[in-house]
Amino acid sequence: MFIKQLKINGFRCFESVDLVFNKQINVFYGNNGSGKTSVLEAIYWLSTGKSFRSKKNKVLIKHNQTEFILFSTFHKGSDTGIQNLGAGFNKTNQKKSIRLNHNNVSNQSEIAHLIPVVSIDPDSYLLIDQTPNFRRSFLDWLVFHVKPSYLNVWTQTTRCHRQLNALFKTKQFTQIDQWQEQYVNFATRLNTSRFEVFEKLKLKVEQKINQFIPELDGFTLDYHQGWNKDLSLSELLIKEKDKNISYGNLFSGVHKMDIKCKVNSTAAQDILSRGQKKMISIMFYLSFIELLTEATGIDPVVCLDDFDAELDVNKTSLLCEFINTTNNQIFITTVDQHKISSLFDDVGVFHVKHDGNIESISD
Ligand SMILES: Nc1ncnc2c1ncn2[C@@H]1O[C@H](COP(=O)(O)OP(=O)(O)OP(=O)(O)O)[C@@H](O)[C@H]1O
Repeated sequence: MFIKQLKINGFRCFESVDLVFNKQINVFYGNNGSGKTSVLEAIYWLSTGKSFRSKKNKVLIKHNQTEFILFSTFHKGSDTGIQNLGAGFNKTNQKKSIRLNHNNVSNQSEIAHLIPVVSIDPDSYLLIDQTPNFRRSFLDWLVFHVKPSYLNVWTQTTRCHRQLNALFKTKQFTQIDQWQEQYVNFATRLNTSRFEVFEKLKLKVEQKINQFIPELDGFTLDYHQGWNKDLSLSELLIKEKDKNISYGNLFSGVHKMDIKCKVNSTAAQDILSRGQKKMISIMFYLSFIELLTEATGIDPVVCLDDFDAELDVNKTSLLCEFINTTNNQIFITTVDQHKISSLFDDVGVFHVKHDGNIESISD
């Protein structure tokens, strides 16, 4: 699928811009603070109804305006007709509106499914340095897509976990065994699903690291399930029952799962350079996208913010070569137009200016 046109009105620093995109690669360049990330943010918002850098929709509205409106036309496949999507947010009534092919839509997930967007932004580049919670969410996000039954298993596990915490806190011993039994049932399934998808991800990430960072010796990726791997979940709950009751919550379990990245047995975050961490994080996201496409047939739109910062010329050109071969429509921001756009065969280039205008250089 690809987005053909995007009109942005009253969003961040943009009063009104109208952009026609390249089917494959689109590069936005401009000075700091000119609005490059805001274009990616608008694309992401259209798909998900939220920003990747702020929880509040009202901050996205241009100063002194009451609403923003985004309008796009897109093709689902090369042989299908053009569709249109309009969406916006109004400060006065705090409401979002979505119209797909001129019909109101109330369910955002319908749009996220129709125009899937993966954002690889400065937070994503810190995957190695981020908290276990961030890496857990990253893997869960992939498992949700690859295994449709996962949502239910995840919801049930979370429900049992909350219930157990409440029972531990209030010391209602009579119900604990019954809820532990349910927790073990769902959490074991959740752990199995995560591990299966992790193994596929690991294979792809390792292949990509060999291809793009061959000089990085001794890098390993391990699945830490959240408790001692020699114990089953039932054994764990028996062993830690007193601890759980005294802490008033479940001490170990699937909520402590993490992906451990090491270089020769030392935590990768302690020894790798920023550029190396960024490269590895990009490998994770590119592998994620491949697995998503293999499992669902979906080619998401990919937003790569501040793509080349901290990457040397060699790494940047290797990644661009790879991006050239994918079927995804890619949006890239950079402060250095020349470093990037010459590396692509077929590319739309846009100059984002400080006055809120965006000039298409490819015209
Ligand atoms: N609600 C808003 N109304 C008006 N201007 C805004 C609003 N929110 C942010 N801005 C401004 O919009 C500009 C765009 O910021 P953005 O982060 O998109 O720039 P950028 O080109 O990606 O910068 P960098 O290269 O530093 O990452 C900034 O100057 C910011 O101050």
